[in-house]
Amino acid sequence: MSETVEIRKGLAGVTVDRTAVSHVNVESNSLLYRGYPVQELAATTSFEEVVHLLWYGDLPTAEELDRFRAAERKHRALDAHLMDVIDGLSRTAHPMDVVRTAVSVIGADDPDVADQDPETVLRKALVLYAKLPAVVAHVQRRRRGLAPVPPRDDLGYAANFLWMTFGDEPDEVVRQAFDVSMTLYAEHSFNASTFTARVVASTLSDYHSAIVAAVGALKGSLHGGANEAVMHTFDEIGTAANVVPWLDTALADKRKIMGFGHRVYKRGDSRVPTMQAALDSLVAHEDRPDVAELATTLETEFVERKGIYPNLDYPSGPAYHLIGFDTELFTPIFVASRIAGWTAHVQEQYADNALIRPLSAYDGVGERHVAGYVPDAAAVAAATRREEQAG
Ligand SMILES: CC(=O)SCCNC(=O)CCNC(=O)[C@H](O)C(C)(C)COP(=O)(O)OP(=O)(O)OC[C@H]1O[C@@H](n2cnc3c(N)ncnc32)[C@H](O)[C@@H]1OP(=O)(O)O
Ligand SMILES: O=C([O-])CC(=O)C(=O)O
Repeated sequence: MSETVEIRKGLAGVTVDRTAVSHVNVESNSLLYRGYPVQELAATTSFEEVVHLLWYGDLPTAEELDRFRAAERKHRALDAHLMDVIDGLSRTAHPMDVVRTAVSVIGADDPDVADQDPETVLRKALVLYAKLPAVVAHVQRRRRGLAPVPPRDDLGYAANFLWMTFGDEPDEVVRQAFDVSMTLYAEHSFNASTFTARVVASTLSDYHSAIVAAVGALKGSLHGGANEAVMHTFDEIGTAANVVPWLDTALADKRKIMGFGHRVYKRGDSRVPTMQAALDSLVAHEDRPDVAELATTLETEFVERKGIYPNLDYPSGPAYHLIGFDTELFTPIFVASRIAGWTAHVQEQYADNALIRPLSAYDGVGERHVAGYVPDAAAVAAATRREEQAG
């Protein structure tokens, strides 16, 4: 039994709603956050300013930025209950599972139930935005058997994130590259995780449930998990000299090469040149030309053979590696950034909501009956009516 309706697998090419948060323009290969080109934001503003822009619709004035920064600093530390839950999880749990659990715990500990109120959403979002760096840093240190490093109020968001992770104040090159990556990851219209958050919000479920679901969607290797997968690929290949034979085998085996391709951009991801420049600065700073050589060789070979270009995860993976994060921490960093975009979309969904519930075309077996079942007259009449309606 199969119905003849047009199916758009993966909702490819389907426009499901409007958004004022960001604009991915494939024609001009550009990405605007609330109207500002992301490259300009990466060059001139901090991640904190970008978060303010996405949540309040505009870049902050100096005074607004001071207030926003002070509010974030107030919530940086993890409370004892959350630390206990994290420390109760297996040390080998995937960091994305730990982050997903942490968001859930923060949500369960939050007494406010006026979920769709814009002020409530922003209050909850601020806490998550402020605490996620400490969660990521603690998970990274715990994996290495190291004690947590408390946050520092005198450091900005990016510097404090790296301080809590490594226990050192980062060099400016490293801080800047990390801050740029956070800005580039912050928002990207109706990607799979954002859409997931909007689906959950559309049922009038709460903010934290929407974010927990979004974390789950981001984890997959076709989406945010690709930055981790890129590094696993690099580890598998080893050196630039191995790229060609590795790629021959991978393509013969019909493997997807992680960090390449995009559902929307078909001529290259608008964010890649900016992240590539950040990666180049890290390569020079860490004196790791081998990483650049491997990345460039794989990119050149793959683009030449398939005409498929790198996405943001391709330069971000090796950049986070050079900063010193374990590979499994790359997607949790993406979460810490994308909380900005998810929040803006949940706000937008609540503000003009319609339950998201698409249709499906049934192609299973036709109607059949349980052996021994004797239908009563009403059931027979209902079945007859159904058949007549189906024609
Ligand atoms: C931040 C982000 O989330 S960016 C995306 C991160 N994800 C990745 O890097 C994972 C690798 N990339 C992919 O799997 C895909 O390019 C996606 C999922 C991102 C986009 O995919 P879609 O728009 O659905 O395109 P689809 O997967 O159908 O690919 C079209 C064709 O290109 C091929 N292709 C696309 N990407 C790749 C890739 N990375 N490696 C090999 N082949 C690829 C497909 O196999 C397919 O070939 P076919 O037509 O011969 O079957
Ligand atoms: O837009 C997408 O499909 C994936 C992506 O690049 C992102 O979420 O940053």
